[in-house]
Amino acid sequence: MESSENAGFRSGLRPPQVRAPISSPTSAPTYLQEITDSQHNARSQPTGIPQKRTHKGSVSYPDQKRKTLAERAGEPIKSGIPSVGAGLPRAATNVKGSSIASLSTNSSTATSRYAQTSSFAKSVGPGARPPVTARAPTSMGFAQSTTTRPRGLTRPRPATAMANREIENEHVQANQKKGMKFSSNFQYRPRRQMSEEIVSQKPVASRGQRSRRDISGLKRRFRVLSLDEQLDEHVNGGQVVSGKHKQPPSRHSQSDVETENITPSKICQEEATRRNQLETANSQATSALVPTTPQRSKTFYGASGTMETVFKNSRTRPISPIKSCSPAKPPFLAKDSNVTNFTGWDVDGRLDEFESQFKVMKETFEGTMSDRKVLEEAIDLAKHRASDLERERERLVDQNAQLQSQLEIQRQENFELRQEKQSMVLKMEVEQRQQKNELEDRRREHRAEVDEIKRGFEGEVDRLKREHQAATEAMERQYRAKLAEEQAQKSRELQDLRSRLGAEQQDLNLELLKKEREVQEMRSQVEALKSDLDREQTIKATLQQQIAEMTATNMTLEERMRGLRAKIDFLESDNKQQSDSYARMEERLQEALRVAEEARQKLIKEETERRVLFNKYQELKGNIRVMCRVRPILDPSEGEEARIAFPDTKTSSQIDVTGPEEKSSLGTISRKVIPFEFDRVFDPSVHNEEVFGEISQLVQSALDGYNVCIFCYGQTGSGKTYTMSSADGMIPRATHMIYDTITKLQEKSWTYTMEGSFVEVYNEELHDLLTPGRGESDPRKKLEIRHDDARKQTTVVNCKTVALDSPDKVESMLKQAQNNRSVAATKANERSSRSHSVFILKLVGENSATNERCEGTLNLVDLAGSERLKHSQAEGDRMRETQNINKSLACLGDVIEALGRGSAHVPYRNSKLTHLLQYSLGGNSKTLMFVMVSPLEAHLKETITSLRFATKVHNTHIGTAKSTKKLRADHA
Ligand SMILES: Nc1ncnc2c1ncn2[C@@H]1O[C@H](COP(=O)(O)OP(=O)(O)OP(=O)(O)O)[C@@H](O)[C@H]1O
Repeated sequence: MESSENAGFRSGLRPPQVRAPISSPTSAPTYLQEITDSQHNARSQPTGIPQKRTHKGSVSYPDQKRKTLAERAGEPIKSGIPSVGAGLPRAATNVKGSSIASLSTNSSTATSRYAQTSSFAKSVGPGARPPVTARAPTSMGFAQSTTTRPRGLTRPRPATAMANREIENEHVQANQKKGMKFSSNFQYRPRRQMSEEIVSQKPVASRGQRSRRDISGLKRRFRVLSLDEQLDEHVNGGQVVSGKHKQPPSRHSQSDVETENITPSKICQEEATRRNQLETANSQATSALVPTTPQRSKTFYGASGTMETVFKNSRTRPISPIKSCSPAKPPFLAKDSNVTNFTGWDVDGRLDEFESQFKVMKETFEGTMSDRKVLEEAIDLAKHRASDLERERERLVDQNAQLQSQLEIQRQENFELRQEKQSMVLKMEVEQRQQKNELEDRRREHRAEVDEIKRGFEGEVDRLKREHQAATEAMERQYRAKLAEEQAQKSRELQDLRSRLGAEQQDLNLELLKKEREVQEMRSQVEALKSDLDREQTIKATLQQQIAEMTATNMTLEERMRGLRAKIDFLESDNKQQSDSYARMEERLQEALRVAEEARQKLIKEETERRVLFNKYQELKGNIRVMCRVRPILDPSEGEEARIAFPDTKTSSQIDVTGPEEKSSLGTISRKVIPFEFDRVFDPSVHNEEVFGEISQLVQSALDGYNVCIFCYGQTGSGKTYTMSSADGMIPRATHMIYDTITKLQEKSWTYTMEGSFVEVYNEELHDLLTPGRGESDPRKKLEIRHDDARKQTTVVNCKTVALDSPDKVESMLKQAQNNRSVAATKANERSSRSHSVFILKLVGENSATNERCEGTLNLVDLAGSERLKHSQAEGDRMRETQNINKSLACLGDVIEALGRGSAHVPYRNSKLTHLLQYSLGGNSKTLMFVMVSPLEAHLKETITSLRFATKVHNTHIGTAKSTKKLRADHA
């Protein structure tokens, strides 16, 4: 059918309607839309896929597996690099309008291509050329493309062939820079592009103008296009491209992959594209044939000769379009065509048309020739490139061979090394086995040696054991014998000891019995003495009564004597009667005087016996006695009262002090009651008078020739000074008592002299309180202690002694001493005495009737405060005072303890106080200690300390005191 339609054209040119019928204005929107869609489809490929060639002259390859150099080296050059023969058809294909992208697109893009083709076919039919990506900028197409395509995705088609070539060169160079390899660098400008260039140089006719020309120029256009088709043959090197043989011969020379990708639809598409381009050019050319353009007709006639030749040639071979690609054929102008508005045959117009066509053809031919030259140059370049690549391949083959040989050598070496390694491993295994065997042998040997040594040692151990056992047994026997011997000896000794101990025990028992008897005797003696004392006291009372009676009798006698004298006077007047009466009265008087003398003598004797008995009683009671006195609370502001009780109201010898709070292990707080027992306890209500009543016997002992020491011990402010030196204290009372006693004793022929001195021990130095500062101003007047061992008396050299012959003198002396006494303020007691004051009263009595003489000393000592150093918070001089006070008190305790132990050495000299009181403490002395107690809770600890010290003194037994009463030497 198609062949018959084309048979009328000798040139083989396809009728214009086959290419691309001029679209009617009504179909334009659809057409433009299809172009846009197809372009979108073509551009919808992934960006990763390299863009196929878009410019003519550059070659692209289908996507295929990239091959190594080695692989390529083994391939024929034509498979990777297009040969000259292969490149040309390919170029020809491109010339015909089919882009390499459409030809070489792999199967992955087949769908889009199919869609592109099919969509296009819907609008223009199969064989119609799809719109070119960079189409000439017609007003319509440009406007459409700018609205549907993104800018920059395509570059505008160059206006000239030269420009096109430059762009291609740039493109190739850019690809080479990116490492992309192109099989050829030849630059080829296809004829189609040139025709487009021509078209682009001409003013584009509007769609309306073309529609007017369609009918009048259909035949002429057909012929022009036939000529154009013939030109393709020149360009393609003589290869005929016709509708019947649409498959280009170059396809057979392409690689298998490319061949497979080229489908009839693609060919149709390419052909349609080519035709579309040519149709545009021809339409432009045809427009010149319109009779209204006389200028073009003139030009056409000028070239008619040449044109004719070409025209003839163009008719030699008719070209028929591919049947499947043919669009709907428009009706040809025939004699029976019923065409309205058809203009008649215009020869001039035709000549002009031919002329212009000829010009175009000429230009096209020239362009084609130049393209051919370029292609030939490209072929040459490709050949050179191929030869270069061949050489490169050969070099690579050689290199490959070298590498192969090196690889072989390496393999060989590797194999040898492996062999060597295996041999080494085998060798090592053998050595290891040998070493293991050797080690086993050594172990066996070592075990055998160890066993042998063990056996040897065991034998040796057995031997040593036996020897040791034998030696042990021998030693055991020896020691047993010795032990038996020693046991026998010890038993004998034990027996002796037992017998001796039995004897000693017997002796001791006897002695104990004897002592018990003695104690019994002593007790009975005490009882007897007590009874004697009672008896004596009774006798004394009786005697006193007798004396009173005798005094009364004496009075009576005196009365009678006065009566008798009166009688004598009366008798003198009556001589004889009076003389007799006087003589009787004188006898009675003498008798009365005799009885009175006898009574007096008896009284004196009884008094002497009483003293002896009293002193014996005192000695039995002990020479050191302790009495406790608790002072009252002076003011409620002094503080809380301590819990002090006096449970024994009968004997008044006990005091119970509730101690401070103690926390037990269970956390309970309790307070212990600490009981103390002394010779006498004075509660706060007791006055000095009652206290003195207890000590008056000791004062009497001093009068009897004993050394008596009464001292007050206790903390500061506990009442020592009050007890000892206050106005009604012990010192004044003692002196008053002594005076009274001395006066009374005068009746008994006793005359006493009394001397007093008052000294102070301050910081271990003696000071005379009656002459203060004398020793300090004159060292020669310093007080010194002298002891008279024979008299058992102590004298303080350079100390003022005051003869106390009247009670007033004692009082003045005490005042003076009190003023001179060192009193220093401390935080504990502002009036605290920081020294020990000692009032020394020497009593010397002589009995003119009995020629007896006694010398006694009464020491009344007011000790310094015994508060603790920490509590007093003393500093500097006060601290030194306190240290010396504590030292002297400690020495006093040591002396008493030594006396209690009966120690041969009593440390009197350790302090000035004890040194001064040497003969008043122990030995031939009687000692009374007052422990003074503060009633305040705040002073509780000091109270307990003082009471414990006093208890210690109380438990001390000092030997029997002896009176110094002796007969005077002149009467002895
Ligand atoms: N039994 C008492 N009855 C009334 N007042 C007392 C009694 N005992 C002490 N005082 C008063 O307590 C105060 C302190 O007594 P005192 O000065 O005798 O204490 P002290 O122990 O001698 O002190 P220091 O060691 O400082 O000499 C004095 O004011 C005294 O009058």
